[in-house]
Amino acid sequence: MTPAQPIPVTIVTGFLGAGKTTLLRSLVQRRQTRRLALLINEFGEVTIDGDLMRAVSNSGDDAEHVRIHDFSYGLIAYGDDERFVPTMLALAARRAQVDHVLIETSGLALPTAVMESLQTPELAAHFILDATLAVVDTPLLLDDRFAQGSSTDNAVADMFGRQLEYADVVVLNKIDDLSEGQLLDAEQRVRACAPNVRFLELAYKAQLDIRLALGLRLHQPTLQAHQHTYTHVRMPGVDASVLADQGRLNGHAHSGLGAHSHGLATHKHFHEQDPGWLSFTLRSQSPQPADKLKQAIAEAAKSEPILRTKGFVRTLEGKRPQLVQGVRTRVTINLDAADAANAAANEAVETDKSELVFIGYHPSRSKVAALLSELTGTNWK
Ligand SMILES: Nc1nc2c(ncn2[C@@H]2O[C@H](COP(=O)(O)OP(=O)(O)OP(=O)(O)O)[C@@H](O)[C@H]2O)c(=O)[nH]1
Repeated sequence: MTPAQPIPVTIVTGFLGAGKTTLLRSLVQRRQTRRLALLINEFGEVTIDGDLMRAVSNSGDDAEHVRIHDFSYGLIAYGDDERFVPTMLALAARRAQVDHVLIETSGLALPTAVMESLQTPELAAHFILDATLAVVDTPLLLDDRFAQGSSTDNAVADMFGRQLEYADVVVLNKIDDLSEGQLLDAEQRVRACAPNVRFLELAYKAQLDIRLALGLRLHQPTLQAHQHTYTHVRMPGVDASVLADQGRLNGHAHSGLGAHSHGLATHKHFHEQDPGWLSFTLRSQSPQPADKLKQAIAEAAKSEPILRTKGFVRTLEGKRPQLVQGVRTRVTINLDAADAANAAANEAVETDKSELVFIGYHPSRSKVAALLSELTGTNWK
């Protein structure tokens, strides 16, 4: 009997709030006939990303064709997680129903633990790394928010740099309002910290052509560096115009490297070395004034080293729970169709409770709780 072809695995990495989950949701929607399995890892005790993903994939035949596995609080990467290998082996046992596995690492994880795990004989018999994609919040990159500076800046810059260091593909995301000049500037900055990147791709509103994301086969043993397909960076949209200066923004690095081989001595858990990264959850039993809460979260991110906020809240205005997304001081509170489906399915929000997860570098839980309580006039703890 011919052995089954290994299942390709794409790892999606990127700093907190870069847009990994949004990008995956868009890939799920554009997957056509591909049968996907998704492993979602988040840094917080409330699973939000997995629920959001379920909301887009639970319609029609999608539920059968898209399988989602959540790995919530405490898992920085999959390397040491006792559920990771069994989950992968269970997928391998269902080989006939899985065309591609997508793994989203948490915003504070390095992709190396997964890469190493895929190289162990147990998993290498069934899986092959297709590519590692690093998603970048481009406006923050251009605003020097991943540069060295304070201790928080340094921790962020280190994490950002290490995630890019192992990327085959860097996806410049959140570029909706950026000019071509800014994109070229962003490219130069990426190249400075990701010398091995093979492709640089543009995602408008976290939408990436699925052919630029899956099936890249960058780690096939026989593949040489110069055999890969040369892909022009296209501006997605109605006319899909091609960027003028293709020569500079094509992501084609003549590094001379063959398929990357990642040693087994690379870092697994970034914050084993840096325990300053913390997350905590705050809850309120009172309906929330949405505008004041939005302002309060932004204030908290200014006065405390909070880099990410997410959760669901009951607002005074809306009957249904609203999704809160904060990346530093940029905060949105809203409910779209997919989120509504999620909200209905989410046990945590069936009560009147509001629940927010905060992630930061040495943040003070009590100060954030006090600030939210003061600015919203409700009790948060
Ligand atoms: N304007 C704009 N916003 C985006 C884009 N992509 C993502 N966002 C927003 O950025 C926020 C974070 O997106 P996520 O997809 O949750 O980011 P993530 O990388 O999964 O975040 P973590 O799970 O914290 O690591 C959300 O509010 C998204 O709606 C984009 O291309 N443009």
